[in-house]
Amino acid sequence: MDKASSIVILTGAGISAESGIETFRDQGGLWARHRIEDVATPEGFARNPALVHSFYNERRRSGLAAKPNAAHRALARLQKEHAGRVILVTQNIDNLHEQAGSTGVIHMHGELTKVFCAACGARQDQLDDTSLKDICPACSAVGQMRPDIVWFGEIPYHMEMIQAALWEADVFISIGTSGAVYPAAGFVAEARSAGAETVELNLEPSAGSRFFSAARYGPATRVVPAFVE
Ligand SMILES: CC(C)NC(=O)[C@H](Cc1c[nH]c2ccccc12)NC(=O)[C@H](CCCC/N=C(/NCCC(=O)O)S[C@H]1O[C@H](COP(=O)(O)OP(=O)(O)OC[C@H]2O[C@@H](n3cnc4c(N)ncnc43)[C@H](O)[C@@H]2O)[C@@H](O)[C@H]1O)NC(=O)OCc1ccccc1
Repeated sequence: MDKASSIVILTGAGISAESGIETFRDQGGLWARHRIEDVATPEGFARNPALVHSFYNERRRSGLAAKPNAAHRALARLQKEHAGRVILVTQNIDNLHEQAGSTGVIHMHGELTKVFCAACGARQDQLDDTSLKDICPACSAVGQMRPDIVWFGEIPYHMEMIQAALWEADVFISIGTSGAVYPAAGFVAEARSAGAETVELNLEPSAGSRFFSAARYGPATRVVPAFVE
């Protein structure tokens, strides 16, 4: 890694699991108790916004109560040691990377601590619960404030910046993700076709494990510090 001029890291729910934040597809995970169609699609929000507000209010509360773990801290150290050469892309909507000291984190699926108005697009920080009574500070629309989260069928954020980083990458490292959701699941193939070394750090092989030239399996708090040190 020392020789690498550009390292791109993609993280998923698995890196925050040992901080007490549920994953989606593991045993008893979020999608075992909630229907994606109801809580993580624009159609679900249109149909029953109160249900979506309560789903993300619950996640915001547990997200804000969580603390970063050894894997988040190891990546923050790696960023400092390789100043300007590590690009950290996350599918996670928690802010544990930032709490661990990482900077310039690219939240491609949005953030729990932000909301925006579906009527005028105005964005604002949000630390406490949201509800249908919320009024947009910019256009005064009522009930249009929604979690700043990329739902299924919506275009992820910062795709140009991410694509450019993948094409420049010498090393692409994927941590704690099942490789079940696109376009994130396609990043390894893009990085590989651009000539990057590709490494998977995960509890078990993911859906895209065949694309990786190296892998270490085990809990993130063990395999990530061991790999970056
Ligand atoms: C189900 C899937 C097939 N569907 C999709 O992929 C869809 C449709 C689609 C698009 N292209 C396709 C191509 C083929 C098929 C389908 C599609 N994609 C979309 O709709 C996307 C939008 C998808 C975003 C949806 N929002 C999320 N999250 C925010 C919400 C929220 O958080 O509530 S997705 C959500 O699930 C995804 C996968 O979750 P993971 O993070 O991987 O978590 P998971 O539970 O699945 O796995 C955990 C992993 O960790 C491991 N683990 C567990 N514990 C530990 C541990 N302790 N240590 C280490 N590892 C651990 C486990 O072993 C496991 O492997 C993440 O992205 C996550 O953010 N939008 C889009 O495509 O727009 C167009 C477009 C695209 C590109 C350019 C222009 C336009």
